Amino acid sequence: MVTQLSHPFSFNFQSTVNLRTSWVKVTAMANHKVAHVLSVAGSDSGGGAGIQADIKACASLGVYCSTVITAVTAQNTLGVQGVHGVPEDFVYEQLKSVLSDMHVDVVKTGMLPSIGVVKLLCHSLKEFPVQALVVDPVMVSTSGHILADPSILMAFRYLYCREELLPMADIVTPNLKEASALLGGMKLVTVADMCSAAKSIHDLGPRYVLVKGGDLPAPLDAVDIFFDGDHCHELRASRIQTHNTHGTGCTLASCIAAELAKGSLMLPAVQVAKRFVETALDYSKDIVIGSGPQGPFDHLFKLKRSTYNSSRRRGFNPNDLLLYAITDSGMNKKWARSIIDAVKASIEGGATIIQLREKDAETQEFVRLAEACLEICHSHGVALLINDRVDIALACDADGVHLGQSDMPPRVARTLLGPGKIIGVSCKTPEQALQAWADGADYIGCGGVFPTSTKANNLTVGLSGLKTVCSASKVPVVAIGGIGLANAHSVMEIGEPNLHGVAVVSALFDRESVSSETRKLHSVLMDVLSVAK
Ligand SMILES: Nc1ncnc2c1ncn2[C@@H]1O[C@H](COP(=O)(O)OP(=O)(O)OP(=O)(O)O)[C@@H](O)[C@H]1O
Ligand SMILES: Cc1ncc(CO)c(N)n1
Ligand SMILES: [Mg+2]
Repeated sequence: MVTQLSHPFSFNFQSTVNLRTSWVKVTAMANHKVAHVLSVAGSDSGGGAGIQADIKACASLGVYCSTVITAVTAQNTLGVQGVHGVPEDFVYEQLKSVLSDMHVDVVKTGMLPSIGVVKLLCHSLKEFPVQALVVDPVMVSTSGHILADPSILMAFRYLYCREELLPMADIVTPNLKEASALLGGMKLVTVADMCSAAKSIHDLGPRYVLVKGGDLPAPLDAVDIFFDGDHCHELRASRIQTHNTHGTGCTLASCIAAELAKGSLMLPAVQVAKRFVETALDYSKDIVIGSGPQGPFDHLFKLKRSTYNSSRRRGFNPNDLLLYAITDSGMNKKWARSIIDAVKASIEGGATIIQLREKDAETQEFVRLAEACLEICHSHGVALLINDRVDIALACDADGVHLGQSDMPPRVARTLLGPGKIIGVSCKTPEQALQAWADGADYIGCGGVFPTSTKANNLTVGLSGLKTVCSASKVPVVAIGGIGLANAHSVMEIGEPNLHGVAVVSALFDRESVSSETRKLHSVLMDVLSVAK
């Protein structure tokens, strides 16, 4: 209860403090910090959303998850049959137990069933500040069930959420109905409406806003709008055709929290989270749990990766070409980092697809490297392509290959790899682009656009050559060659809808900090995309 706020901690709590003293010694010796998210949310008896989703999502991303349970719901794939709020003073008891003892990096909130709980949470966060607060303003589930006391819908708008919780939040993640409720019933139908809603919600105080478009009409992509205070970014994922979408919102918010706890910046955290949801939905699109209209999905698909093979791989998404990172062992050696660390850092910075380009590696070493990189890429839902070597791609079950004009013909590679793998081909002319399409390529790389040190004596095509190839190509194009922070916008602004991104080597890997260079380039690309809209 609220009155307990001014009381000293309870007896139980005192004994925890004593226990803690001896633990400090133990942990000081071990000194191994664990990224930690505290989920303050409701329990879903069906196991697909709420606390259960949060634990699975965090665990999947390698982050520890503690829990404060605010309500117990009786729900299944048919809907919500009942909600039983945990007494407020016991919610507070749980908050104190966790926050006073454990080092929590990020708090993620889901179902907050009463104003009293919101107040206690805000009070606890002031007493025990954390690095970031992710607020999923759970009010109405995708299935349309109300998950908050009707009074809290008002409160969210006018009282604590507005005046306290939202201003404390680093990000708030409403779905369409919740965004509408936060704004007093504003109608949200189009992506443009989502953008203006995100801006209005930003005025309520959170640092970032993500309006989720899971409920947009079915033929549309799953588009979310991310507002950073200046720009609206459109985050797109292909819409997976499935009924198993129960708990997508809880999962998304938990993944954002988990990535923030690992030290990520906000936009890359949201992108990793979105990709995780998309990959999990794709993996689980045909599973059957329960008889109702909306089933849960499998968060732990990574544990079963061997069965998540090419036939179940999600289709090639041209948006993945946005920030295409190509490794170079020479450069990474120069900066004293392993290829694996380089790949990790580029994904952390926002790389959307990775190509392993190892011109000098022995085959055995290349297979090992590819397997290790694949593990990292897949744990972030990022595809990994192998340059030139179809045999390596087959050996490690990579997502595909990138072929030059003098490598294995794409048609042969397609026969060997099957329909589920990605094939990219380097092209300089419209004729080569059309041939690549006819041979079964998924995308082409066009360049060198500008001169580059990674390919001496490479004929450059310039922006005009790029334009010509883009307009002739029947498959998506990624530009390559001498592209970096200074010129990426001029490449992306050539006005060709078929151009989906830039492929870079030196701009990321011949730099001291791969993650921060990737982040900077990513933000340039996002800016271009938001202006282009
Ligand atoms: N069929 C789908 N395919 C791909 N992505 C999807 C699909 N459905 C939802 N998403 C994505 O899942 C994330 C969660 O969005 P959604 O709008 O479903 O949240 P929500 O309504 O809060 O979910 P919940 O049912 O957990 O409350 C968003 O990034 C959204 O774009
Ligand atoms: C407990 C709980 N929290 C959140 C949601 C939103 O999906 C749900 N259905 N159940
Ligand atoms: Mg939700």
